[in-house]
Amino acid sequence: MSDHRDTEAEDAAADAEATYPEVVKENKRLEQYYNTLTNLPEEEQAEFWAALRRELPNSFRFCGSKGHALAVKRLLQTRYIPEITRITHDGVTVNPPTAVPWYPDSLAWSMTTPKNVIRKFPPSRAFQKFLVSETSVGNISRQEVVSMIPPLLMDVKPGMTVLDLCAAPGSKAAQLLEMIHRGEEARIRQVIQSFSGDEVKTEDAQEEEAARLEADASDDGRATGMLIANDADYKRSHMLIHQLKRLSSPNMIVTNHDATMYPSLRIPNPENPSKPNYLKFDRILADVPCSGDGTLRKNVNLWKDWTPGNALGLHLTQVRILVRALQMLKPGGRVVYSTCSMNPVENESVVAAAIERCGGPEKIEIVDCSDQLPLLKRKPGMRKWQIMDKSARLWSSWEEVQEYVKSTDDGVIPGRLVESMFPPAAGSDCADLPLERCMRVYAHQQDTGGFFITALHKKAEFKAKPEENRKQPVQNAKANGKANAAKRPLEEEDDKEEAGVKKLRLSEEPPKDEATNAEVPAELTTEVEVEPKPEAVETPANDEAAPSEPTPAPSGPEATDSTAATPAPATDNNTTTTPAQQPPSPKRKPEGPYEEPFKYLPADHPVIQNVAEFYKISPRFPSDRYMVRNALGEPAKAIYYTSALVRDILVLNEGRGVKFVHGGVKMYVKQDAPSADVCRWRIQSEGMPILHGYVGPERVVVLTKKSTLKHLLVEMFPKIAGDDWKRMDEIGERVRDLALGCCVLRVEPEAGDEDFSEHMALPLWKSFQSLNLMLPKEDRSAMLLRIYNDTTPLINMGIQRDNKKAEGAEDKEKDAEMKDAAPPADTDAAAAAAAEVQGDAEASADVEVADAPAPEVVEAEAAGAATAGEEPTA
Ligand SMILES: C[S@@+](CC[C@H](N)C(=O)[O-])C[C@H]1O[C@@H](n2cnc3c(N)ncnc32)[C@H](O)[C@@H]1O
Repeated sequence: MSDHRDTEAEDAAADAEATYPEVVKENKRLEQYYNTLTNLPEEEQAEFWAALRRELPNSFRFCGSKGHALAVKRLLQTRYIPEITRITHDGVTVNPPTAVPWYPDSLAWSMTTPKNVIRKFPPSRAFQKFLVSETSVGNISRQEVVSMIPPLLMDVKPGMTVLDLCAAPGSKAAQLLEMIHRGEEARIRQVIQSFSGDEVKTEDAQEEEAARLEADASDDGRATGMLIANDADYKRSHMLIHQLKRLSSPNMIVTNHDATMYPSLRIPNPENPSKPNYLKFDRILADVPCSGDGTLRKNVNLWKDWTPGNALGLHLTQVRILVRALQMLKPGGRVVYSTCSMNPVENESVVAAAIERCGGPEKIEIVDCSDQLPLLKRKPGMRKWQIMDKSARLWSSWEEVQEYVKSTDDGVIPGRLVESMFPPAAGSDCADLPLERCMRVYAHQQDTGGFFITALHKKAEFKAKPEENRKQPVQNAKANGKANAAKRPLEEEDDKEEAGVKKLRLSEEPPKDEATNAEVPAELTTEVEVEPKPEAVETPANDEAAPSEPTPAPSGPEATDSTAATPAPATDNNTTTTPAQQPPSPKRKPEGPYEEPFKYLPADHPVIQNVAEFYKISPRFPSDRYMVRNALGEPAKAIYYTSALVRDILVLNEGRGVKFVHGGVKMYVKQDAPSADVCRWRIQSEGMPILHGYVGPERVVVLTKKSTLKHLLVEMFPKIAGDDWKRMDEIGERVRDLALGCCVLRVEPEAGDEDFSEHMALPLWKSFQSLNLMLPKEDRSAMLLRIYNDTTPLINMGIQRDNKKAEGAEDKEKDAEMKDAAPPADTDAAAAAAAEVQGDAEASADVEVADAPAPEVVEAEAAGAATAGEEPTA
């Protein structure tokens, strides 16, 4: 799109914005609540409210492997910032983006430049283009600054197993996945050099610990850790896939479960293969659904929608999620609990209640993180707080509530209050919990949103106590004897829920946590253990609206009140801000389509052998981790690759009702070939980083010159027939002599140009007539901008010759891009057009085998992509 059109579109959007009435940023109860309740000194309160009323700065993070992220960041610093700082607007110099001081390696940035300034000046428009382009290819993640904190406190190391329980849309999960892969490229390089007899270069190893082979050595340097990213909402779990797929990780699984009942997962037991072990995690993130009042700066509707009931309705679910997280953790492991709320009822009280249920400070310790991220300004957690009920009355203790109930006639506990919302009682196990170790980040401290983060260390296994809240209805004298008179609405729902759980159990024996064989509270029973089919597992929904007052019948213990049932829009796919996300109702039927099973191929499968032979893949590359997604278990369109642990989990838990929705990196895609000698399986670009080091020299083309790469990027089908190969510069002879089919284009830049210094491996297809770098169009354009600062349109000879066909191809491309599950859209769609006009038989065949996913997958992926696409702009 041209500069002009960009600007026009943005102007139109700005005009549209201008017609909406401004939300009045005032809410008396909210202000009363936080002025009375938080530990903010009085002299900071004015600053705090002023910050909440200001627009939130835009922020973003460079992502992917560290080397790559640093390379992209360098462009911001050397190409864009110097230009932006030259701009003056109304006589004042424009502020360029600045690095977030506490984020490691300065990979996170924030900027306050107003939109109208960005639109007005070419240097900032160019920067905007760069941001959009790099975001589209996954090198930049727009993420709220405070949302980046929780993963940094998890202390994730390569080799660890990590669970993100409430992960969608996935910005934190992406950070966690990067941590699991940290140093991997350098480690693999060392291993490959060592077995090829080359001298092992040590500069990576000196650079950081994770790059040393010892950091994760057991699989020839490949990452052995794993991330499971989960979300209870089916559609949002697909947003997760969209976000995480860009990292091309074979070490990641996406699941779709209610975190309060997350199933125990089987893993192999080498000592006794017939008796499986159960997976316990090294690290778990519980970034739970919350009222989101820390996001007032972004979700301005919260100013009018905030009520104290929003938070009260979420407290029990938050406790249950945290208890389940602590159960699934290894002793010695760490759970990070976080919310984008400032309300103690969702924060300190949840932490204290969960610790209490998990055996107290003997078993669970609050980690002192005061020496972590020293440049991050924060306030300590609170040890004392009051609770505001739905009618805005403030309560200091549970005793006070009980007294009130006893002394009034109606016997009804003031709206939604339960004991665990209050600070731990004096004399209880948890009375002296060092809750000040929790972290509170307020908006005015560093011009951010508000956030709460706590790291918990599991000292030893425990048997979780049942939920006290449901067992102790407070009754006044009159109500005594009438069993349900003083029941909170929530309890009634709990009972219903419990009944539902019981129905699913095979026997009346107390439920056990399979991993520890310990009894677990009813609400933590892993229903899937008794469910024969994935479809039968009740899938949570997050959109169930609770009936409005005065009928106090929320849809479940998690339900928020009627106002919270209209959550402020979840407009940021990169933040945790999903205010009042409604947790699932167990009554709901499963959402979403049937998921194709994951079937692993035997290492001696003819297709695997054919691929290994054609690409001369080293026997050091594992051949027992290839998988397809269809019930027959035969390669049809695509072959995926996973790590060994992901394979073991997908295989051992098949048929147990675990809702796996994604796993594996697409490694090969089926392709019609011009002759029997040519392998029908081309390497997919996302599998390239994993595989290329093991491909034999017969199928590798090495490129060192910047100009040659530009030629391949700009021209989509450069001709090589006849004497045309000579136009391909340094690689001309090599490609002339190369046998037809797919190969690895290994880019090893010659020294001396910082913009062209990154090593890459890309799939290149050689046909009779032409070459084709098999990359999606947006990747080509992003590379052209990044390496050459060039925005020239791509050249497609076929399309130039036949505009009509090209238009059709463009439409197909757009469709394919939306689907995301399809192979490089550009390659196949444009190849179709080109092939038709060029008579390029094998390229046209390429289209015939276009990997159209099953319709339901397409829809779901498209939904994910579309939803994610609506989300934040810089
Ligand atoms: C605050 S958002 C998470 C943001 C995410 N961690 C990120 O950084 O992008 C909370 C998420 O929890 C999900 N959720 C709500 N109730 C849940 C439950 N009981 N179990 C699992 N996920 C739940 C919501 O669908 C929502 O996506």
